[in-house]
This record gives sequence, C-alpha cells and structure tokens, in this order.
Amino acid sequence: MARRFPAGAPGGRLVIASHNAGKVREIGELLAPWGVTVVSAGELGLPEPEETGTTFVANAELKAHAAARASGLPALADDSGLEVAALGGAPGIYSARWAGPGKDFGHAMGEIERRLAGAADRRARFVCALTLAWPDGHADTFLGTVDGTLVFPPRGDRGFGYDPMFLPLGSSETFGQMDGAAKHGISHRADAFAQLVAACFAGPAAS
Ligand SMILES: O=c1nc[nH]c2c1ncn2[C@H]1C[C@H](O)[C@@H](COP(=O)(O)OP(=O)(O)OP(=O)(O)O)O1
Ligand SMILES: [Mg+2]
Repeated sequence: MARRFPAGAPGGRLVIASHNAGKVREIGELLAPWGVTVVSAGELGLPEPEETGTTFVANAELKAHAAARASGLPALADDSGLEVAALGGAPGIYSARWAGPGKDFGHAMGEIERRLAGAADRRARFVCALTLAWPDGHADTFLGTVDGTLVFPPRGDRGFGYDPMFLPLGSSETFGQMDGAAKHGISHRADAFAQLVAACFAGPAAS
C-alpha cells in the first residue's frame, strides 16, 4: 500500500530531492495545487548522491532515501532520461552524464545526432521514475513515459535538457517550444506524478 501524504509530514513539508533546476521547477509546478510546502535539496545544502543504480527506479529510490534520511522530511526524487530506439535505449540512465560536468546538452544532442548517422528510425521516449521516500525508510515509486521522435536541428529554448530535440507523438511542437502547461499535459514526469497523486495524495487539489 502506498503511504498517504501529508499524514505525518511535519507541516506538510516535502523535499524535492533534485539538483537540476529544470526538474525542481517542473516538480514545484506539479505540486503547486496540492498545498504542500516544498524545499529543494540545494536549499537544504544536501549532497548530490552518486547514481550507482542500473535502472531509473533504483536511482530514484537511492536519491529519495538519501534526502529523506538527511533531512528528516519526506523526499520526492526523480530519475529520468531519454531512450533512443536506434541506440538501443541510450543514453537512458546516463542522460545527465552524456552532457558532461558542464551540463552541455547542446553537446549531448549533437552526440545523439552523430551516433544516429542518418538512421531512419527516429523514435525515442522519455522515462521518469518518481519516488516518495520517508525518513523511516518507507518508499513508493511510480514510472511515467512519453513517446515521440527526435528532430534535428533542435527547436525552441524552453524547458531543459533534451527538450529541444524531442517531438512528442501527435504534437507539432518540441518540448523545447512548449510552455510549462503544455508539457505537463503529456510529459513522462506528469504521467508519473499523476500516478503518485492518485496513490499518495488525499483529497482534491486546490482550484
Ligand atoms: O523533461 C525532460 N526534458 C529534457 N530532458 C530531460 C527531461 N527529463 C530528464 N531529462 C534528461 C536531462 C537530465 O539531466 C537527465 C536526467 O538525469 P537525472 O540524473 O535524473 O537528473 P539530474 O542529474 O539532471 O538531476 P538530479 O539527479 O539531481 O535530479 O535526463
Ligand atoms: Mg542525476
């Protein structure tokens, strides 16, 4: 059984266990209707754990447990990435690492284009594992996805990471061209978040 939130949460506070500003912004937007006070791992000065897992789920759980233990608060972690079909699912869990220490996603997108080398198959999907972990070690995890195709050159300067080269199925705009609300209508993160809400959040959202 998933544990309900905010039962037992001091003041309904929750840590967003991510050091990625784009994710912290999106998760904050998704949480906004739920009357939860959020604080980010960066604001609490929490360290960035090494992502030693071999799956999105393992890494989300590792990050959420580390932040919940260190802060004494429930913690929500996101491990996500882009899986390119013609590259056998790469970069996958290595999506952040492909951008290097300087977080150069222009370079990472160029690397994907180079490795595709004109391949006709442009299918890709984003995956997001979201874990809500508690200081006592309880955790619930939800997996979201969104299917699409890759476009070159990348389009748009909104969003973050690989957004400018990802065209979700049925859309004429890349994630990099969409505003936040449009991305939240279909994204892997919003998909996982909807499952989290259904399982863990009591009551209706504030309108
Ligand atoms: O909606 C997205 N739009 C574009 N790119 C995205 C998205 N979602 C994940 N991505 C890519 C970029 C990100 O850097 C990597 C996740 O790697 P991941 O380790 O989960 O996150 P991270 O290292 O950036 O921050 P942190 O681990 O502190 O949450 O996949
Ligand atoms: Mg990371």
